[in-house]
Amino acid sequence: MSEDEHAIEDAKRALRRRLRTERAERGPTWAAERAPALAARLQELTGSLEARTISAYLSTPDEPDTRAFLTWAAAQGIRVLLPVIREDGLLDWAEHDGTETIEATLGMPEPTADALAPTELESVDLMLIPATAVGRDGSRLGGGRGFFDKTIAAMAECPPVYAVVHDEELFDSVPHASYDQPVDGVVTPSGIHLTPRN
Ligand SMILES: Nc1nc2c(c(=O)[nH]1)N(C=O)[C@@H](CNc1ccc(C(=O)N[C@@H](CCC(=O)O)C(=O)O)cc1)CN2
Ligand SMILES: Nc1ncnc2c1ncn2[C@@H]1O[C@H](COP(=O)(O)OP(=O)(O)OP(=O)(O)O)[C@@H](O)[C@H]1O
Repeated sequence: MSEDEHAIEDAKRALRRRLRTERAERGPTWAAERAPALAARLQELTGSLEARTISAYLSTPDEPDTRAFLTWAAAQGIRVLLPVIREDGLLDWAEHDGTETIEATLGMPEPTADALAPTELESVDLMLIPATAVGRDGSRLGGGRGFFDKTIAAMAECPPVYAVVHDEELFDSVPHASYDQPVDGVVTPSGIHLTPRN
């Protein structure tokens, strides 16, 4: 890693730490209060893209809430794929069937359904991904393990990718390196924000 890359990684770590603390301090009630507005935005986006198969994730209590949206998607017959952490640091994908368990090493909620063939992810019409912070320029700061950067970089064909964050986590730009994958848009409770990639 070059000196510049080290500086970027340091800046990312500092911002990630600050925003994680802020999420923990706001707590789950704060996130739950914003859940209906966020679900409405996610429904609007899914509808506008006429997406029938999507990928999303099961939110933790202090992340922007995806549960209300997932309930709506199931009722609409929209197929949802959810990430399952693999031992090798990559992600598998399993169908959202209402089941969930807490993953042992990183404590993330995950479905219990069997993993699908990795190529199934390429069939989605929209990817909704978690983030710690996002820039209006499309830059994204994730959880710090590169799960989504690696997943997106490995896809032969990539559908529109939207990061989901709290309004307080949307900036002009966030520290990013050459291997960070930019997003097409950002969904917050207040709206759908398109980035210059569109
Ligand atoms: N709800 C949800 N599910 C998800 C994600 C997510 O962000 N949210 N992920 C999105 O990627 C994956 C799990 N990602 C994770 C990324 C980092 C850590 C973690 O424990 N990080 C270290 C700090 C790492 C660092 O800053 O260098 C830590 O908190 O101690 C846990 C899970 C897959 N599932
Ligand atoms: N496209 C990639 N291919 C291989 N390794 C990668 C890729 N992107 C990131 N990594 C590795 O993953 C590590 C974490 O990356 P980074 O800090 O960008 O994660 P993040 O964007 O916060 O996390 P995530 O993508 O899981 O939400 C980096 O040290 C990097 O070496």
